[in-house]
Amino acid sequence: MPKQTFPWKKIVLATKNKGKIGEFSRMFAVFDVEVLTVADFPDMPDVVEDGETFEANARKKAETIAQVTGLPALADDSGLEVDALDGKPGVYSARFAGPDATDEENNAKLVSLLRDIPEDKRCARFVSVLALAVPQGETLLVRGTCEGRIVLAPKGENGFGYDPHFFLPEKQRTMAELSPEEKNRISHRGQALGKLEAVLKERFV
Ligand SMILES: O=c1nc[nH]c2c1ncn2[C@H]1C[C@H](O)[C@@H](COP(=O)(O)OP(=O)(O)OP(=O)(O)O)O1
Ligand SMILES: [Mg+2]
Repeated sequence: MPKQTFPWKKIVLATKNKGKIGEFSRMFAVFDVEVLTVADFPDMPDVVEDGETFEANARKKAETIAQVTGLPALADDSGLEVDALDGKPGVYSARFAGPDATDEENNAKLVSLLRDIPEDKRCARFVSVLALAVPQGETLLVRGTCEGRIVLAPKGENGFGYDPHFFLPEKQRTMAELSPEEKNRISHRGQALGKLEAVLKERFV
């Protein structure tokens, strides 16, 4: 199948998260664009995620990497919002259990806080904000969400992060039980990329 045209020849993924890189690589395979990551460049600066919103952090990550590489850069700032926890962990999702927390530690903290809350009160959503920064021009921001609820017992081996605890009522499976294609079709990140694609089409075709 011929690949869809893309406004640039190359794009850099401004993320160090292997799960995100895998998902984006699959999503970008339909486009005629070479996908690089920060690992392809020596001495990339570490970007401090000190924003109070997904938008601020995504913008900072994308603009820093676009500046340093001279290439269009796509960043994702994402996380989990749990209603019963007043939207936590939110922008702090990666650091929920501490500054260098692993996915396992974050998941253990999530489960411990929700243990006494009945399952029908554990509504949550994944949020992904994508920022596309181009060396000259304004940064594009889009947001995608995916609704579900948190289950205490982890299930599934796919995905990353909070996926084994994120249950999708329509699928009757956790996000970690979906194939990579299925996850991309419904996920917050997939939704956000769809919006970005629509904005790019409007601008460049
Ligand atoms: O699809 C997902 N499935 C499960 N968990 C997810 C997902 N998407 C984000 N998450 C969680 C993982 C991490 O705890 C936080 C993202 O934090 P976030 O700062 O955006 O990413 P990160 O530090 O891992 O990589 P980077 O900043 O280099 O892109 O939300
Ligand atoms: Mg991060």
